[in-house]
Order: sequence, then structure tokens, then C-alpha cells
Amino acid sequence: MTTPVLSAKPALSTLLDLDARDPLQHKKAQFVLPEGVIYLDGNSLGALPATVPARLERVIHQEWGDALIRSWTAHAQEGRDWMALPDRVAAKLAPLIGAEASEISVGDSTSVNLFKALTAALDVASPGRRVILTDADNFPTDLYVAQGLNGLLDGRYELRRVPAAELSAHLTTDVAAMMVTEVDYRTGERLDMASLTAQAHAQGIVTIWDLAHSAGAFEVDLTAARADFAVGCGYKYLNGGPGAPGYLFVASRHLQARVALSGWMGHADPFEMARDYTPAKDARRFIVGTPTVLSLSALDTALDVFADVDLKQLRAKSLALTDTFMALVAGDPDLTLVTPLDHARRGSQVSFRHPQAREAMRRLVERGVIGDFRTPDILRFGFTPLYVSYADVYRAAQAVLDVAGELRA
Ligand SMILES: Cc1ncc(COP(=O)(O)O)c(C=O)c1O
Ligand SMILES: Nc1c(O)cccc1C(=O)C[C@H](N)C(=O)O
Repeated sequence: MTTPVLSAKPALSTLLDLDARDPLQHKKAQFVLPEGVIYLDGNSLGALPATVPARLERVIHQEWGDALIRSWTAHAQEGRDWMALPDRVAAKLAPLIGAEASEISVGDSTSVNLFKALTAALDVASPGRRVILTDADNFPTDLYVAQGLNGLLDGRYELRRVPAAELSAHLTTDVAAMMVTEVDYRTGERLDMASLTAQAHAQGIVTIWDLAHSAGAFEVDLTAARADFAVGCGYKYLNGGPGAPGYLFVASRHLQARVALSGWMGHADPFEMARDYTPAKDARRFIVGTPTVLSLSALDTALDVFADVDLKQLRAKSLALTDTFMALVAGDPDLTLVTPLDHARRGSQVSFRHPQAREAMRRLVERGVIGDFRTPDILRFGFTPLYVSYADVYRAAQAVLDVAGELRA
């Protein structure tokens, strides 16, 4: 299906027709969604894939309850040993982010992976450079991790924070690494990863991309963009569940970079119990401690939802849903769109400024339209193409207009 272009406000019948022809329509039934709720918050916590509860039951009762410690190595032939779980998840993640499984380490939170990525990036950066360049509006944890690491390094680096639109102009030869989030969590603006990475490389700068609001929402191609390092969340568009493990991407050309958190599970042979650390092959070396089996199992099953998904169709639907929502809400005097209209500059969310945004979102959630309020005045709506329909968008837009009207009255 090509992306439907909706310049005028579409009627519900038009949208029901789009739903009927949607090649991803069948995916919604693969999620557990409460009756009467329109869920526009999959960019904060993805919905529950219907197959996850049974998988967790099996892991808890059979693998933990019955097989006990044997499960770390049992059934390796059938791919069910716990030890290799991070590698199996990496293999499922690889096609979604355009990487080799051997370049992905699955585990720990995104924040911890940012620490690993930044220390590795600074290790391979051009010697003598002392600037970490970032978007001033980057997600707080990205900024805090950089501040914390710099403290550990006795403040050797300057964390240079500039508006996203000015990143290009700040790619100067004193910059060691550029650390940015591809899709802004507030505005939903998407940066051009391939272009910014190429510009950074031209100045000898290594790049770290945060894919929290990208992977699973649209096709990411780290290899084509020649990205150096990347991190991302398992619990947003990948639907791995609350606190799901995050991941770290290290381009194969950088696999020799410093492993700052050198734990035993990143050792080449953990059960050799050697006195000195010898890194495991590939990105597995960036795993620190014992894999979190329950949450990894949930993420492993959740990723199966993507097995038959054409990522081009996913992107087309995401753009069509966000276009539809923008068209339907356009014209309200109190809602100011902050998400770019240009498709190339848009992630999979739509955000508006509203003078009473917190109260507006409270009322929307009360009506079953779940989005987010983000400080200071942002109403944020995430569109997960796997389980949001065009009719959902229509109903959500009506609710937004009603609430905005109520608050004006
Ligand atoms: C861009 C970005 N990075 C990182 C995170 C989260 O990191 P963590 O999973 O460590 O809480 C989020 C959301 O929480 C985010 O939006
Ligand atoms: N990780 C979260 C959490 O533990 C509680 C509430 C929200 C979150 C989020 O993921 C926030 C999200 N990164 C954001 O873009 O705002």
C-alpha cells in the first residue's frame, strides 16, 4: 500500500476503508489491549504481545521451577539454553536496526548502555579531542550519563549542548564524539542519521545514536548510515515489557574499543573463572552480568511479532496515521503542532503545545485516550503501526478536539 495522502480532514468512513485495506491490520490481534482504550503511548511502554504470558509461564514453571539451574545450558540444540538468550535476541533485533547480530549486545538499561557506548566511543575517538557534542534537548538520561562519565574522567571533556538544528555547524575538529537521539522524545523530530554521520566522519568524529524512539517504529539501517555506536530500549516500540533489556550496537570495526564494564558474562569463557578478563567474541563482550532471563524471554517472544512485518509498510502506515491525526486536529486555536510535517523529519509520534497540557492529558486518559504529558506544555501521542488503527486515530482526534474545546469554555 502506498502512503495515503490526506490533505483535508478525512471522514470516519474513509478511515474505516483504509483499515479494511491495511496490510498490517491483522497485527492488532497479536496484542492484548484493554477494551475501550486507544493506546497512543507505545513510545513509552509498548503493549503486551499476546504470546508473552505463555512464554513466561513456561520459563517460570518448566525452565526455572522444574529444570532449575540446568536451564542455563539445557536444550542448547533447540535454542532454549538461557546462556545464549542475549545472542538469540540480538539475532532478532539485527534486521530491525540494520546490523549484524555479532555487533549487538542485549542486556542492561539504555542508560547503562549509553555509558558503555560513550566510553567505547571516546576510546576510539581521534586523540586529543575534548568535546562531546550533543543535542541540548536530548533525553535527560543521555545528558546525565555523559555528565557522570565526564566526572569520572576528572572533567576532561566539555559536554557541548547545541540545538538539534545546529548540530551540523558544530561538527568541528575539536569534537571527539557526537551523541544524539534520532527521534526527539518531545517533538518527534527525526534527525537525518546518514547525513549527520557522514558529516561527523568527514571531521573525524565518532557517532553514538540513541534509537529509543526509532527501532520498531520504522526501519533503521545502522550499517548503511555507517553509524559507529548505538543504543536503544526494549520496552517501547519493541514491546518487550516494563524494564525490558536495552541493547548496544558496536560497529564491527570498533569491536576492539574499551569495555568499561568488564563483567564475567562478557568474558570469553565465564566458567573458566579466570583471574583476568579476556573479552568474549564480538559484541557479547559488552554484556556485564547474569542475563535477566525473565525479561529477556519476554523480549525474545515480543520480537517474533516482527517476523512477518515489512518495515516499509510499517513506515508507510506510521506516516499515514500521523498525517491523519495532524489533519484531523488541525485548526484548533489552542493546539500548536511541534512535530515536523515533512515526512523525512518525522518519527512515529505527534506532539502539540497546549496552555493546559497536563490537565488536557489527564482528561484524555480519563476518556480512554492514553498519551503522555511532557514538560513544560507538550501533549505527546505515539503511533505504533502494529496496533493503532485509522479508526483509533479518528476517535482520538475527536477526543483531543473535545477536551481542547472544554478547556476553552
Ligand atoms: C531517548 C531515550 N533514551 C533513553 C531512555 C530510557 O533509558 P532507560 O531505559 O535507561 O530508562 C528513554 C526513555 O526512557 C529515552 O526516551
Ligand atoms: N522508561 C519509563 C519509565 O520507566 C516510566 C515512565 C516513562 C518511561 C519512558 O520511557 C519515558 C520515555 N523515554 C519518554 O520518551 O518520555
